[in-house]
Amino acid sequence: MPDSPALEISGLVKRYGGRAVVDGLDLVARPGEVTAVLGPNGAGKTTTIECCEGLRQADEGTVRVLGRDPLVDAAELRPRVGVMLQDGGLPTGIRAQDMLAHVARMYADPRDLGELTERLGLGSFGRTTVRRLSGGQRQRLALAAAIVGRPELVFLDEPSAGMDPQSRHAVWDLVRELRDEGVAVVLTTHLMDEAEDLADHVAVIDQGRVIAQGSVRDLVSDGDDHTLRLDASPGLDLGAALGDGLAVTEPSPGSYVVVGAVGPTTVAALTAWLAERDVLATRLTVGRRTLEDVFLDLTGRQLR
Ligand SMILES: Nc1ncnc2c1ncn2[C@@H]1O[C@H](COP(=O)(O)OP(=O)(O)OP(=O)(O)O)[C@@H](O)[C@H]1O
Repeated sequence: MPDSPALEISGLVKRYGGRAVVDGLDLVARPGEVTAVLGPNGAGKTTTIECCEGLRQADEGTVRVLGRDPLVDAAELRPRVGVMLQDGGLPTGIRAQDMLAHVARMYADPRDLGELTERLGLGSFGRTTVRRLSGGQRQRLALAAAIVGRPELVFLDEPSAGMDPQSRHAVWDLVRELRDEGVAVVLTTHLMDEAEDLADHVAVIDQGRVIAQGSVRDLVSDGDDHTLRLDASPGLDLGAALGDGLAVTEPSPGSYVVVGAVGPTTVAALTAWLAERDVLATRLTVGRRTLEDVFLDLTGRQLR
């Protein structure tokens, strides 16, 4: 069935030493879609993905990868699922180009190596051993290895972490292309712009559970509310300048965020209030909430 999910997780629980780091997690990823899994450090993203890859055994719940059990049907799934691990997971004593050629030989219909090398700029370090590659080069090689076998489902754990902007854009283009070819792409990321740009479906995970999910549009739209950002001198009591229905915070000294029913009168009242006090606003913008705003609202601002 074309519409059946590529990945279906229900009620997943994984415990370490009696502590549930994944705690009743449900998630579905579909073919031809990019599903982004977001969450603070330690939220349980990698553990969840590792259960899907058959690298860890769930304590409770079910995981179905292309309709199969990733532990029981590991051999059948191997050629159909691509995996890019956070630490690369690559053998280190072999030259980059030889490693990729070796991986390609394991598949019936591998991608064209020349094209993949060109797309991900692997040529400049093809003769370097994996151990000597930079972090970003290693990431690109790991991505190439994950997709060279034309997988139906691919897991990318922080695919563009540590990459320069050029590489990041090359990776993003490739991810979009995979999606357009009908591949189900599941990626974890801490980059909100990456999720905003690429994801068809976003799941926010905290403390081992999905606490919000939907399209980026679903998650960021909160009626007609806008966010106003203002930079001026620190410590202003902006609440006094604004009416009810608006919440003001000062996340860093002199940078204010106003959320709620921000409208033309809000901007007028605020600038008049500042002018009366001879305070210059060095920046004032009004826009929709970003995915980062939503993420911080959902998961709080404390460090994990
Ligand atoms: N093998 C293990 N033994 C004990 N605890 C573990 C093990 N693996 C992971 N954990 C713990 O499980 C929790 C979830 O870790 P996980 O790597 O899944 O988080 P994450 O969401 O991927 O985080 P990050 O964004 O930092 O990559 C963390 O508190 C981690 O310390």
